[in-house]
Amino acid sequence: MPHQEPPAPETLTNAELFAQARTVIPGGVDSPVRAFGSVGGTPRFIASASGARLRDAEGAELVDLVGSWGPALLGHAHPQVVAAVQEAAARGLSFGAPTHAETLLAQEVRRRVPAVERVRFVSTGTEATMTAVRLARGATGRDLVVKFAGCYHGHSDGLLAEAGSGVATGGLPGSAGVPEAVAAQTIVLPYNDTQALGECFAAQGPRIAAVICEGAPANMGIVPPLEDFNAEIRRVTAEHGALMILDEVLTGFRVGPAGWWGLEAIDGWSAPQSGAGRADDGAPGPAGAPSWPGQDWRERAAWVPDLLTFGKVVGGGMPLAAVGGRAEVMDLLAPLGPVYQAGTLSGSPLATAAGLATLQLADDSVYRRVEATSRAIADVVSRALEAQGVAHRVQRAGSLFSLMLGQEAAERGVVDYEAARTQETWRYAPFFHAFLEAGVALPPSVFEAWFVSAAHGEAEIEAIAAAAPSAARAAAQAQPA
Ligand SMILES: Cc1ncc(COP(=O)(O)O)c(C=O)c1O
Ligand SMILES: NCC(=O)CCC(=O)O
Repeated sequence: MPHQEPPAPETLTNAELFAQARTVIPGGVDSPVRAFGSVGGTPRFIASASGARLRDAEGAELVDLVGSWGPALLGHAHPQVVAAVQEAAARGLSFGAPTHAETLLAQEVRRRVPAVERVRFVSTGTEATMTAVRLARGATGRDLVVKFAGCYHGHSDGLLAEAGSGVATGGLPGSAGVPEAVAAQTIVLPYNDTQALGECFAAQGPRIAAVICEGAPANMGIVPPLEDFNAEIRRVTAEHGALMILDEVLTGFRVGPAGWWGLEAIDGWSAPQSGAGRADDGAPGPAGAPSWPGQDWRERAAWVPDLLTFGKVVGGGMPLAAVGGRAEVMDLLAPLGPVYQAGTLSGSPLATAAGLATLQLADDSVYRRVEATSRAIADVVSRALEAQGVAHRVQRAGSLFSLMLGQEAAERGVVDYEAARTQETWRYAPFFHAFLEAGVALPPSVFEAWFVSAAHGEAEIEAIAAAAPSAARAAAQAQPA
């Protein structure tokens, strides 16, 4: 039989590409959140992306509200970021030796988040949180780690229990393959529950190495911390000699120049307490733009975590993440200290170049624009739902937002995973697909944040506004399974 080349991917439909992928890749995807598991249907295979738009394999253009799950703060393929990566690539892809650019990126991270006295770059958010937990155990000589139900910190064994993101989307309690002995080292508490936190420390304080929390949870939908919840985590951990790990993989450098920590601990952002209302909007500083910590940050900061983790925006769309924090803890890392951590591609020159270019471009005007656009988008969607009588609430953490569906969620607001799970999740799939049909790609799960970029503008808001009525109608007509 004559040898036949397979057809070029562009000649195949999304469905054909998905079918082909499933024969060689489990579920056809390299990360389960891409599989449309809870919304059903065929994921779009992406051929290219630019600014706020994706182009799929069939040539359809989509307004993108996933933004690579967070990194694309400036929009896709920003010319200056692409040029920085191309220049770095021409000098060599990786060396397994230090480069000056890593120091420059570390300095930029510290300039923005001065609580980061030292930072180490890794390749994924999962590695960053895994390293932070190991550091906390090494620093305290204790084993237990406290996490909150509905928070997602990547897929390391100890942090998958009652995790958000794809674990929540799949309705899973955690993951198979995690040894019982490892799972036993993790305590899961309800989010925003100061009393549970206090009781946990009263019972087990001397055995707890760390509490890990998302700056503002964004993996069970957006569930902002109630006033003083983060400060309380700081207070209790300090009292008991445990570390506070603030996971800013998703929020870092996205909700403001200094991430969630800057917004809340420096600018004094606080979530409105529960109560009826269409858009549950907490606002950042009076000018509407989050500020930089400044020289006097120690006096200004309401609380300071021991360790912070970053990912997504810090790598500008390339595989790069970071763990940072107090020098005396960070210096426990090898080669200075006894806590081992390593990586062949850590601090990749290409990823470092993308991250540095992204952070250099992400100035106040970028944050102001993303904030304003995200409010406009949430508003048009919310109005459309309201017009169709779909009870809902927009929950917001800075420029990140998501919808909580149903009367209960609308009236009381969602403050923990239990409430996030019991919203009317079944309204989301038809809503999502109506938007997709109209050329707008929402996150394919009600539990994920909507990501807006600086490349989103009037044209995208109009496209979303045009699609919103039919999507809202689909949500209104949805029936529970
Ligand atoms: C808060 C948080 N932490 C950690 C992670 C894990 O990052 P990664 O997917 O790069 O491993 C994520 C992302 O998905 C996240 O949202
Ligand atoms: N908010 C959840 C994620 O960003 C997860 C991305 C992935 O696991 O592919």
